[in-house]
Amino acid sequence: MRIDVVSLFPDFVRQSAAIGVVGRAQQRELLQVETWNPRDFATDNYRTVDGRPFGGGPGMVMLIDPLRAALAAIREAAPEPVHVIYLSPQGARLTQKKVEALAGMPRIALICGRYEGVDERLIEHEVDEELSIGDYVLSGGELGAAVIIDAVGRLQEGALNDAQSAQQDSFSDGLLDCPHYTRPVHHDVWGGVPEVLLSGDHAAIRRWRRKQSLGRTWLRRPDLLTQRALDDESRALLDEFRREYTR
Ligand SMILES: Nc1nonc1C(=O)NCc1ccc(Cl)cc1
Repeated sequence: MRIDVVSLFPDFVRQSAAIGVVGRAQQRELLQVETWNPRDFATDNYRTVDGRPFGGGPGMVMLIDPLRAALAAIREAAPEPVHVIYLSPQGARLTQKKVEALAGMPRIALICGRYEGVDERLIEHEVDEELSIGDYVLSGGELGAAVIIDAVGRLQEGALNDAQSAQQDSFSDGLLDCPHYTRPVHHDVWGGVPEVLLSGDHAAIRRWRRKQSLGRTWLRRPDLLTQRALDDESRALLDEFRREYTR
């Protein structure tokens, strides 16, 4: 999969995509991340990328043409069609379901805005969808781009090792993850570890972990439970958790 990013801070995007799982996915050529700086597509001597807002008001707005020229160069750089995404708080909330859809595309382009915004005509005519990583205001779209690159990059076939894909599965089945423990068995300040994890009874351990995921989701994110049907075994485990919890 190829991801092209339009940003005034290409180093930030490139460096964040060069580490860890995503960096390794790039080395394995499972993923290609390219960055494009709109300033390189500005045609005036001052390499202008922003303009005063019509209607007045504080701040600046990103100009259409440098962004449009960068997108044209992106389309030209490879034959596959490009799905163009603009990162902003005005976008639809990013979910794992959306990440999985993006991860199956051959190419996406991520436009990172700065200043007060981007000329709406660029969004209207060049952007396929606007996405937000959350209801808070950042200084630019780059952190949103880094989030999408990471979430999409780790889903590329061969990017994750067994442990990482197990962790991915526990989240992407729509439930919160269960608690995890490691040595010491008994911590002198914070006590012991749930007995079942020391029992070697792998069926019981699996059951306990599933019950904890269901219980935690019910306690912390009940909204996630309404979005998915539970099979009979999960329903029974959650009922057990709830009975024990309210005791
Ligand atoms: N929340 C978010 N999810 O994705 N992006 C954001 C965000 O706050 N961007 C800030 C931003 C976006 C565009 C421009 Cl022009 C300026 C600043």
